[in-house]
Amino acid sequence: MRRQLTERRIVMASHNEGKVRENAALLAEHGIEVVSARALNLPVPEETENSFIGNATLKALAAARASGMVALADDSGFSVASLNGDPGVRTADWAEQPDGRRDYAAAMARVEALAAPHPDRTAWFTCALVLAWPDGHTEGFEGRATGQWVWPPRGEAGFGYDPMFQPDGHHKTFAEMGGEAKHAISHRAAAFRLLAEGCLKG
Ligand SMILES: O=P(O)(O)OP(=O)(O)OP(=O)(O)OC[C@H]1O[C@@H](n2cnc3c(O)ncnc32)[C@H](O)[C@@H]1O
Ligand SMILES: [Mg+2]
Repeated sequence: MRRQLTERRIVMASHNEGKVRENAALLAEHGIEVVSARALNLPVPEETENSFIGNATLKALAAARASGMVALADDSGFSVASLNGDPGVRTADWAEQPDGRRDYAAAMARVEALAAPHPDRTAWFTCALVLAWPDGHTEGFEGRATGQWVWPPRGEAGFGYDPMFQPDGHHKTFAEMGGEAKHAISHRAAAFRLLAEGCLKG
């Protein structure tokens, strides 16, 4: 039995504005409001696990313990089949510059340079969502969106690696589709659907 989420206000344990925006929209459909980790000045935990669920669990527990509220964390990433799933759990690290800022144009170019020699263009996004309660209980869910990596990057909407990902059955990249359309088929929406089935039934 999954623990049910009865709170109507939870912490979003993420410092990525794109992820906070997308998860807040999904939660709003269920009447749940979010407070961001940034608004509460919560620290950014080090992501030491090598799975999406592991890192999402660590981030959700840190936020729940620090805030005393239920927290939702999102650990996600972009994977390329010909690179054995890289960058995967290290997707954010590939964008990190020596000065600590993130450069997604450079990160996407690095993926393209490594993957270009391989004919297989299969790629996917993964999203792990973990709810954590202040008493240490957690519930985790994982979703995927599969497609192809494309080059050059296309589109302005979304965030991160969206301009180089074209989901199966579509001619637009996530960054060309924009919020609503990405929402209908994204890895985050897939994970959220499982979360809603598991923990938002009550
Ligand atoms: O850990 P938090 O604070 O939540 O924020 P983060 O940006 O560091 O998030 P992750 O550690 O989960 O790293 C996820 C990486 O994958 C990218 N990413 C995740 N979901 C994405 C999506 O829907 N579209 C494009 N890129 C995405 C994102 O930009 C990051 O570079
Ligand atoms: Mg992170």
